[in-house]
Amino acid sequence: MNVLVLNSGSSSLKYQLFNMKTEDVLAKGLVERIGLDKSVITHKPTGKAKKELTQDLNNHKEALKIVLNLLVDKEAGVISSMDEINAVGHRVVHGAEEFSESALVTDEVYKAIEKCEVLAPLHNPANKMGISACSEIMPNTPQVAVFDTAFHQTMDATSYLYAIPYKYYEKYGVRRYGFHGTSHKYVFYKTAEFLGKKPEDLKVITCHIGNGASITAIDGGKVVDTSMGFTPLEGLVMGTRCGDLDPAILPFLMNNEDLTAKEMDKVLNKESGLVGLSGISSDMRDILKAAAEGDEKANNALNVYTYRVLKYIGAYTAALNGVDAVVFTAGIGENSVPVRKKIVEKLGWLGVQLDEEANKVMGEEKIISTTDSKVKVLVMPTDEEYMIAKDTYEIVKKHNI
Ligand SMILES: Nc1ncnc2c1ncn2[C@@H]1O[C@H](COP(=O)(O)OP(=O)(O)O)[C@@H](O)[C@H]1O
Ligand SMILES: CC(=O)OP(=O)(O)O
Ligand SMILES: [Mg+2]
Repeated sequence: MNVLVLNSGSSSLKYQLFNMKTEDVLAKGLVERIGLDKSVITHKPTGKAKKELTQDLNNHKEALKIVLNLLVDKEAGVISSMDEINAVGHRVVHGAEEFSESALVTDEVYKAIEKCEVLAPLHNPANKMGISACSEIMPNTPQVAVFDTAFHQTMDATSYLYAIPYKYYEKYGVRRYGFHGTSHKYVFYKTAEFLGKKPEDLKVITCHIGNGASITAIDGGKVVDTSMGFTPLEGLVMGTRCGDLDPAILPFLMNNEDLTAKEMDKVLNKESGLVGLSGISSDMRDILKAAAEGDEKANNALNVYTYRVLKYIGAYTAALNGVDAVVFTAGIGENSVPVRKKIVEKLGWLGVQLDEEANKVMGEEKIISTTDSKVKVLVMPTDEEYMIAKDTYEIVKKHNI
């Protein structure tokens, strides 16, 4: 059975086509800058040459049409017709309290995803558009929604309640939900497998640091706490997002700068984080380069970024009452040697020592702490698309479709 996985971001569409019998990847790719001029499409069919295209794409539906055409293309294609796609799995960022596991997309499920749109305005509309585009293009192909929030539904009220009037939780569902759950879950179980330990005996802190970033404390497969909150804005410093701040800053700035709620939201989501602090870029590679060249603002951005991760590791070690492993994943976590070094060097109090040689790894699973470290530190590449494909396959089989 072939499963197409779609990971629709606010301006991008990542995809992979899996043969789930063999778990082989037939093709994968990425469409960037959707809605801006000159979208870039990078298509990588397994065993064939990579194909790059530049084209104006207004929305995810247009992006998806290009992707589907590439999959059946005479040269760059890997299947001969759309009938060879047996199911589609979608990353859906916000599932609120409605979904603690993945779900077959029905009219009801679609409506529930629509209801969550207000809680994740940067992500859910794109996810929804991906689903409706597939319904139009492949009306008879089953679709499954896999939620970023699902794994975090194992969290207790102690961690998910905010100390604001309880009526807002009851009325609007204002609480911590947490995101990147598919990645945190995958990395936790992979770490247990890699260390040869039973998952139920493991306490792990997973650091998913990419363009969006979150950190999760997991005890035996149950989420104890996670840094993202009601929306994917809370917690760590990100490429363009501020993460934690004093909530009183919002009314202060709105009054003094004459900003509407929407404008304020844009500042915090799109103009803050690394790009806001440095004035240079949201990309960690640019920040590292500028900091190495002596740019003070870039250096500050780097310090604020790594310090925030360190603080959360400290807090989550307490929340877990001890930790067995700290794991780095996603774009920066998997690839940035200097960022990991800056964080792990400050974990001596945890009985951790960095193995500088091992830390040179990029994009591979590896222990980067010395053998005598009390707590293990690892790099573990994430694979959200594989997790989505697996859930999709199992749900479609369960429903006998
Ligand atoms: N070698 C590297 N060194 C530092 N940062 C890197 C490196 N490679 C990728 N990144 C960072 O990873 C980020 C993308 O991570 P990714 O997990 O793909 O993010 P997202 O899924 O949120 O778009 C980029 O913004 C870039 O800053
Ligand atoms: C939830 C979230 O922030 O996702 P991403 O990192 O893909 O932006
Ligand atoms: Mg991501």
